[in-house]
Amino acid sequence: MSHRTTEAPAGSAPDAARGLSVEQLVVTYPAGPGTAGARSDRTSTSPRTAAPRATPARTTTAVDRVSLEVAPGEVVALLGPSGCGKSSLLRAVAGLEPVAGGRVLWDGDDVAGVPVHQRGFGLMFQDGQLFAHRDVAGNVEYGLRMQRVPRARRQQRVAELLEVVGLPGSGKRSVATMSGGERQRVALARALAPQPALLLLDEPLSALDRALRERLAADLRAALVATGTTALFVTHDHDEAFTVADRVAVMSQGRLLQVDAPARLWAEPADREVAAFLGYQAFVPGDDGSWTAVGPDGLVLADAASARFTGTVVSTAFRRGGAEVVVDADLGEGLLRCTVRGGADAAAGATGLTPGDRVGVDLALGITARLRVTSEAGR
Ligand SMILES: Nc1ncnc2c1ncn2[C@@H]1O[C@H](COP(=O)(O)OP(=O)(O)OP(=O)(O)O)[C@@H](O)[C@H]1O
Repeated sequence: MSHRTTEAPAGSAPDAARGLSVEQLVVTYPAGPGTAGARSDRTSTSPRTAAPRATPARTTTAVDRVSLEVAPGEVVALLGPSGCGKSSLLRAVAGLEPVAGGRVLWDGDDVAGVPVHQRGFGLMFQDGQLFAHRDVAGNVEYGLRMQRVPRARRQQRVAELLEVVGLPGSGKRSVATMSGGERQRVALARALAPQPALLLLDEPLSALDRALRERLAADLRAALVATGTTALFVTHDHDEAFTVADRVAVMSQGRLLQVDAPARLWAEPADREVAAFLGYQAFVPGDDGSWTAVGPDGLVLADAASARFTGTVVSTAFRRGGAEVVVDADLGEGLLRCTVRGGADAAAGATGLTPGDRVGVDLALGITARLRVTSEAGR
């Protein structure tokens, strides 16, 4: 796991503290109806509670001692299942949620006392929250108007940003007539216009359909890189995180499990929880106590007589340009339902298999990962 250290060692480059540093951050909520499934603890005080409470209160710990750095110009994705605390962490960085413990630093300075609008951070949400009565240019230049940027400069900046987000020349369009994807492009241009020190994006693409999301994720990455924007991006979609971010921080139940570049995260998930969340479908135990994590395309049909494993066919389908066979097989930890790609010559529907058939299953090299953790703790 390549967590960056949050404290600059003595004598290190002056740049070491630049960008965002989140240190041991804790965010809690009073537990109440609707927090089922969250981690609840009985505590009588929190570090920022001035007066001790007379009776112990139940609290939900949404973010649990998370440390994370985002370097200038870097895009980091916070990735995790619903309710793991991603938005709470983002909102605490923005100043929209009180911090119950730990610190948020920008360029080395604690931002605790700095109000939301003075942090210099930009925000973009799932619903771009555009001004319906303004045209595209009116929306994009909004932050610049607030900063009293002269008109000519505003117009120039709006034109530049509409180019960056793939809507050149559309300044006069009414946002009311735009598609969801176009609206999010406008929202992105608006968020980028004032050149925020840090852009915080909370599931900005999740309201869009899958194909559009994939296209926009690539465009979002391009826009952030083109503008050199430092960004923290929340998503529950690993493909989206991998497309948009330089590094991906995987969260579960308020904790940070692993922070790594996408390729490294995929090749070396720190443990089974991370691997399972990334989409690895099975874990094959090795002789030395480690596991091989099997990716979504990590199993292939093979000759039952010579294959490493055997299984029973449950169903077959034609998906993603080839035959896909659902098989019940024991890969070393008991019977497991897994998806197996047809072999090289198993064209669509040509596997000739029917439910109940016995088949051989082998690992497909290159789409498996060796889990580094070799103890029970890695499970
Ligand atoms: N205002 C609130 N009051 C009480 N509990 C809250 C509040 N906001 C969030 N929580 C709880 O804190 C935990 C983390 O929520 P959070 O919204 O940060 O997760 P998330 O990973 O962003 O989820 P999602 O992807 O569904 O938005 C959840 O258990 C949630 O129920």
